[in-house]
Amino acid sequence: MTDARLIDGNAFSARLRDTIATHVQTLRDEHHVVPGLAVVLVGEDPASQVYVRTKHKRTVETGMKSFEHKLPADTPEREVLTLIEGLNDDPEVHGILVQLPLPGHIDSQKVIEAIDPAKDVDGFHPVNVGRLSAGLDAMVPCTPLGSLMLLKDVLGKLDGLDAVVVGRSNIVGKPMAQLLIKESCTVTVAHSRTRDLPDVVRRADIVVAAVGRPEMIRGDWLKPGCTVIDVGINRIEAADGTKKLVGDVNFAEAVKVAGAITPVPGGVGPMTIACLLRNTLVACARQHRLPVPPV
Ligand SMILES: NC(=O)C1=CN([C@@H]2O[C@H](COP(=O)(O)OP(=O)(O)OC[C@H]3O[C@@H](n4cnc5c(N)ncnc54)[C@H](OP(=O)(O)O)[C@@H]3O)[C@@H](O)[C@H]2O)C=CC1
Ligand SMILES: Nc1nc(=O)c2c([nH]1)NC[C@@H]1CN(c3ccc(C(=O)N[C@@H](CCC(=O)O)C(=O)O)cc3)C=[N+]21
Ligand SMILES: [Mg+2]
Repeated sequence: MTDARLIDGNAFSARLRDTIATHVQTLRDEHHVVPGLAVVLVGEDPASQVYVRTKHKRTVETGMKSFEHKLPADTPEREVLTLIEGLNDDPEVHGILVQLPLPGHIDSQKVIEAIDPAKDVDGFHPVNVGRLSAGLDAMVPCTPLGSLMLLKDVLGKLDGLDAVVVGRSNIVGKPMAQLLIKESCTVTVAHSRTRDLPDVVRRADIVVAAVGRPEMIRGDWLKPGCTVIDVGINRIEAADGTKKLVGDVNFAEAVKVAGAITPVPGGVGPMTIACLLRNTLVACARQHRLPVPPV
């Protein structure tokens, strides 16, 4: 059998960012409005710093304003909440992202709930979570949204397909399941207590892996020809001692069985950032009561 088709998240996200940049230009030229994204980073987690740097670069490239707030790891919770209140009231800021995880002394849920739902470009606020699950217009979490865009690009209509989401986090697994239900897939959500996970995954036409365990999903767990979206980002040490990035799927095995698969890196990761910019553009248009661009 021929190897799986590679789903190129770098190329897809580059085209999406181009489209977004065009709409940003129009907002600026015709309405004198520039979308602004504020990113709050508490502490110095090296992985988070990489993401925040990439987000800043992409935001500026797209023609938006980027506001970075880097706070020391021991910043009191109340100071983070005060910062968010200021960003909620700032007319130049249309989107707010608080990088997770937060240091242990800060209650993440409290921080998420302090964000104005209209500016919640991560889609983590309970108002947006509820709206998504009720099938209403909502800010949709970036990683599931980007994953869905890739799936639709590869498969076209998804209705009737069997989808298995491995992972039930609020950030990826649960909102991914909501989006797939909306697309009329038959959705199974698996997690650490699932019995016979390989058998569950074998039923799937669509596998979304969001586990955080390097290369856990093996080639012989996959139905031949299925589509695999690997959300996992795991930094591991290779046999020769160098560090490398791998997903939650054993790519070398899976590529022999699947019909299409996202690589890591270059799959879902860049889509997450492009969708963050997309959500910021949409939030900006809504806040200014302008037509929402079709992205
Ligand atoms: N590409 C991107 O843009 C992004 C990538 N990620 C990556 O995606 C992965 C998942 O992230 P996130 O959802 O935040 O992770 P969490 O740790 O919050 O959730 C992991 C989920 O996987 C489940 N799980 C853990 N071990 C197993 C197992 N052995 N078998 C079956 N299920 C298991 C857990 O089950 P239980 O609930 O029972 O504990 C949990 O539901 C990580 O690698 C992360 O780095 C995350 C966000 C964005
Ligand atoms: N409030 C919040 N929102 C998030 O969306 C959020 C977060 N917190 N905390 C951390 C996770 C993780 N995440 C990634 C974003 C981009 C890449 C990405 O661009 N990855 C590149 C490679 C990056 C590299 O080389 O390290 C790729 O896969 O090709 C990865 C992971 C967003 N997250
Ligand atoms: Mg915490």
